[in-house]
Amino acid sequence: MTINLSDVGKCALAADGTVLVTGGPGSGKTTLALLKAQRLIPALKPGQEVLFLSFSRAAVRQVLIGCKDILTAGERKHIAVKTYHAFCMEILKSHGRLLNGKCPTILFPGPERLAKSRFDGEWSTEVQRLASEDGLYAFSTFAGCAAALLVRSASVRELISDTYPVIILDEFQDTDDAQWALVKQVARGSSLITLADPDQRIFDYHADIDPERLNQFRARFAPQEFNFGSDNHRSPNAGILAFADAVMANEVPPVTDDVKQVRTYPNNHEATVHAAVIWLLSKLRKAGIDSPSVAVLARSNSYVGDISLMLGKSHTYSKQSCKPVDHHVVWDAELTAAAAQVVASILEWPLNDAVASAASTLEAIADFYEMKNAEHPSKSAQRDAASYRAAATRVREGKEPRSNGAKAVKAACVTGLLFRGDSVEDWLMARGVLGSSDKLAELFTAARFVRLFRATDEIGGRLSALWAETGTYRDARTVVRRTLNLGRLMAIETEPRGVVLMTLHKSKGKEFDGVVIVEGQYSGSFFNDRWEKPPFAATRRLLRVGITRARHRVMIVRPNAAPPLSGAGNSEGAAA
Ligand SMILES: Nc1ncnc2c1ncn2[C@@H]1O[C@H](COP(=O)(O)OP(=O)(O)OP(=O)(O)O)[C@@H](O)[C@H]1O
Repeated sequence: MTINLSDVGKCALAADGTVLVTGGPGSGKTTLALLKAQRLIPALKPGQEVLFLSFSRAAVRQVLIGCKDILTAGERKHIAVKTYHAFCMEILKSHGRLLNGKCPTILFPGPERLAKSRFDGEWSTEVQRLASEDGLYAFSTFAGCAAALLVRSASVRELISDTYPVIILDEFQDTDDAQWALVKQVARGSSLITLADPDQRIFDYHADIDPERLNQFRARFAPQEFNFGSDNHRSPNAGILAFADAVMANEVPPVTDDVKQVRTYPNNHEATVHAAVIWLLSKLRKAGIDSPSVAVLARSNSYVGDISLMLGKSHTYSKQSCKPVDHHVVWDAELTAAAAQVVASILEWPLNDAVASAASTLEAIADFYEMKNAEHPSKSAQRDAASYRAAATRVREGKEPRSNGAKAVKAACVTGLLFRGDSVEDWLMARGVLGSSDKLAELFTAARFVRLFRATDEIGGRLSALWAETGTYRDARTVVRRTLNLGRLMAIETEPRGVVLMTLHKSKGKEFDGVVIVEGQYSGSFFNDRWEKPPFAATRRLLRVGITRARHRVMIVRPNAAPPLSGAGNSEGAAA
């Protein structure tokens, strides 16, 4: 790969000490940081590494791809790319005992979400108590506790800085208060290479992500600063960045072949989304990219699930038939695991009477909504969790449940299911119960994504073994839980290719040949004045992040009734 550095880039590369590199999407900040790492690696002492800190595993993966392009295999041994969570977990596991004398243990996100939704009180206070009194660290406490440890132990701080004399901080604009406290500690002995784009700030709805973070960094460290401005190496010949900048500034976007906007009507929305993906793939192939990567991005997780259903069906668009498109979905693993527990509970139905069976499935459904509420707190998730929990109690008391979803579960249970020992067919039959009522559609969608764990064969094998042993699916829930935990770890290591669906938020830091951004007709709308005031600055930054993930082409599919993306007519026409 040929890297051409601008004059500013050359100065940034040559600069010693703490630096701040700013610039727009694709301006080459990450690449520059890796080039700086390459320059510094020969001076490292044995055992030392350059540390690259990022926020998500997806971002780490993208950086590792960049490492392969720029660094030799030998050089790559001297760079550690980690999430803040992984870095802090290492510090706490190795030295956490110094904080309170307790052997440190980790409260993983799944169990934490459930514990949180069941806890009657202020959870943020409780997790602090668990950390300080019990040595049990939830992910949200990692950075704060690791920072506290470094404040109190000069030896640990020196050890860290000795191991990592240079630390690269990615996406610094999204650093929260606890991570900032940690950065201030490690900076006492290590030099920092800090990368940021204030306009890619998309998590600032979190109260502890301060829009002033970059200025705080400047005030504290007086770094040498380099601004790559609107350099654009990701899509250098494309109007993508200009279009994205116009959307962000709420100005009329330039006309460019690289960004195509398509409007849909209710009767052709699904077919248009499907055709857009196929069209983009074919355009990219015609442009000489043999196996193009295409991201399909939407505003909400549930709408991502809907798009997956659309791409899984056949459609006819302009008299052309569109076959199902094979795709990956970056999905919420905890929700899928909770939905799989519901299906597994149905597999256990023949082992108990109808009352106990229906009640246990209704409880598993309540757990699913508790998990959902813990992930994205909402009144509807809380209401559903309470309603299914109450339905389980009513059924146990011999009463009829009140909601239609619970009634559908109870009715299916009373009718009964006849499993035959073919674990795949039996799984589908059990899952089919969730497809029997509109009220259970969300669960049904989440359960479909079990295959994303790449664990379906494993689950099938283990369920078959259970059947062979007992002629039943006794303990199906335990088997499924254990298998999914394993599958979840494995899935993290695999980089999706081809068509991949995810939320706009999850696309941050990633790069694809093409991007399709879809606005839903009834959900996943871009501009909604119920939770954001015109001119929708946060949504505009988010759309800019999504649009600029593309190297070559972008398609934006929106309902006909939606207001223009930007420019005159946007602010007054907020979508419902
Ligand atoms: N100086 C350069 N010469 C050629 N290609 C480059 C250069 N800098 C970056 N690139 C390429 O441009 C793309 C984007 O670069 P990079 O990821 O470093 O940008 P970024 O500023 O970190 O982007 P973002 O903020 O959007 O994540 C990558 O594919 C990278 O390989």
